[in-house]
Amino acid sequence: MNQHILIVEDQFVEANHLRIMLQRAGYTVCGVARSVEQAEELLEKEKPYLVLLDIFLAGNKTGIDFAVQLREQNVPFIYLSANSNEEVLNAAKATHPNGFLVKPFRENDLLVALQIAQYHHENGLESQLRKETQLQTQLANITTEPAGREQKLLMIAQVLQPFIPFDFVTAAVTCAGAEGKTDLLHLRRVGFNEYQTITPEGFAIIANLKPHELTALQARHTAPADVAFRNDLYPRPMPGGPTLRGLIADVFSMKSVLDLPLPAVSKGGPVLYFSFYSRRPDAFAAQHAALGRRVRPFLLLATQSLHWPVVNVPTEKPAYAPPSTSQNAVFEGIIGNSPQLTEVFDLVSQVAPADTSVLITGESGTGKERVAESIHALSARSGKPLVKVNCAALPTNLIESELFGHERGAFTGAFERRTGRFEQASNGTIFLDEIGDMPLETQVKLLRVLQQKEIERIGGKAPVKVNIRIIAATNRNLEKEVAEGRFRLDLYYRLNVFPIHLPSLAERREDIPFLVDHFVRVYAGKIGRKISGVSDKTLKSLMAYDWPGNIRELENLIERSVLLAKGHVIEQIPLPVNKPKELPEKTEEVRLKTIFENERDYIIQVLQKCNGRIRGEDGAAAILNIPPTTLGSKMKKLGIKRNYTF
Ligand SMILES: Nc1ncnc2c1ncn2[C@@H]1O[C@H](COP(=O)(O)OP(=O)(O)OP(=O)(O)O)[C@@H](O)[C@H]1O
Repeated sequence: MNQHILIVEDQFVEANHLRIMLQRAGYTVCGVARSVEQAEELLEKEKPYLVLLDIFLAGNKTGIDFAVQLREQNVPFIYLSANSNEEVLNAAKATHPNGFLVKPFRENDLLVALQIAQYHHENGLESQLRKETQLQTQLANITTEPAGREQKLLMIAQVLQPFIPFDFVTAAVTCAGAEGKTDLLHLRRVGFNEYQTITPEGFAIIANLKPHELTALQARHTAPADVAFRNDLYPRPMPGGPTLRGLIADVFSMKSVLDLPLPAVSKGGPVLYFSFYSRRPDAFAAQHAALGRRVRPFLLLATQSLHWPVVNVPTEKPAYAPPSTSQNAVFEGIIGNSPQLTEVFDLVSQVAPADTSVLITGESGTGKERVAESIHALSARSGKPLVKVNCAALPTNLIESELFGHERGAFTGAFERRTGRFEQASNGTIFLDEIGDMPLETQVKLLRVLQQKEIERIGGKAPVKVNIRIIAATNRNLEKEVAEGRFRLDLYYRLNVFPIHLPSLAERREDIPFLVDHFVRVYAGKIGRKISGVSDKTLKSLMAYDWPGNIRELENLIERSVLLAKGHVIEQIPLPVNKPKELPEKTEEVRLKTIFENERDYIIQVLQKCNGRIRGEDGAAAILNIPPTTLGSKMKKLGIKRNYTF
């Protein structure tokens, strides 16, 4: 295996020390770069297997700038850094490093970080390649589907979703032959695998545009020149009026965008492109752009049979069979459509068909078991058993016989031969809940199952081959357990091939109203009562509560309240005393700001920055790039007073 490592570190002593440690452990150091420029040269020349990357370097560019290139080229890297401020750390995190070592670190920390990075990179790469091949096939298959334009776009969106995390997509075609005219269609993600199609006319109604404003907006719109992403979208007034992009950001609260233009089929012919938007500010990174570039030929194939009015080809009559809803059905009982939860759905649908081990983390009651069930249900093993084991509930002296089984007479009291849970799960999935509570001795045996795919019954003469997929879950911090010697490092990184973290309920409060509705319906239905929901006041208090027990706690409270309810509406749910959180004034999901409010807020913000100055070089009008008189009339229209106190 190529073990060439590139060190990017501007401190000579530290770089030298690193080189010695690496060589001692059998690695080859293929170069030491002090700046990003040197690192770029060495990357090109030496093709390192892995890069150890300091953040602050000689020269203008930082390690974070270089990381973007590494990600694009799929070269794993580990940051080496002294304690940095939060902003730097967040920027570093957004490049998805394969490890992070805080200086000073011990030799052993370095070697372990290298092993983990290597292991994950190889496994990640392999499964990524497998998934990408699958994506390419799915895109190519869409070409021959007997479906209309909208339906094909929907299919394309569905197959791309696990790879490009978007909440809104615009598909457009511009045609030079039609005087630069653009035709477009938007899809808005409203749930897992659920999309709302928005026509330009529909968009105009939502954005409160008059027909001539919509025409002007589309005429101004140009196709992006290249694949690119931006993570800082915010509505800003433009001199020539709002842009399509600005309006989408404004009306639908989108914070980042990835543009993916497809190559023109013929010179001067129509250009089709996609703009993917996300509600998250840091949704897109170099690897999404790189993936976009790689799948462009397949996307082109998939979109070739789309007919757009602008290219003067009559639209096909849709003869469309809806796509399979099996994924939707699997996620049916998992309520919520917050970005955090839809991201979990995406991860589940990505990993389910592969046979990789999955580690689900999250606080108690966040739905880890539900997610494990979904993975199994969406996998090729769905017809086979899903065996659940709660490792915390098994007595230490029985855990091995429970998991691996025993032969008759293996120990006192073993009157019968017993088939262990692993064998029961043969050809299916085993769900090891609370894996963090597994005793160290059992962990060794589990490692053997993972490595050799075989178990040994207690008292057995020979190992037994098993074909199982392992899904593990824990509410513990496994990294901490490893550091404190309670969890084996080798087992940790074998299990942590595909981690899925479930957000706590407090992190996704916007899902609370949907969950409340769902549980009221379920429990009222069970006892045959007609209860329509909870009062506004009660819902407000539920949204402000901290939910230490997450969804399980919410479910139990609703069940009890349904039983105790006097009328058709639950007026009161007694919440355990914990300090209620200040509810944000309004969450994005509950109410979207209007363009009017956004423009007003933005102007006030700029005025505050300029201490109320309108004219002059540092005045608000210059920053907003509009004449002071226009700003004056805008302020009047938006009700912003000149003597606004800043
Ligand atoms: N998104 C959801 N929508 C509806 N019900 C949910 C959702 N997530 C979890 N639940 C319900 O909440 C309860 C707790 O879920 P689950 O047992 O999967 O949590 P867990 O994280 O495995 O908990 P623990 O760590 O305590 O084992 C279950 O009744 C489950 O059906």
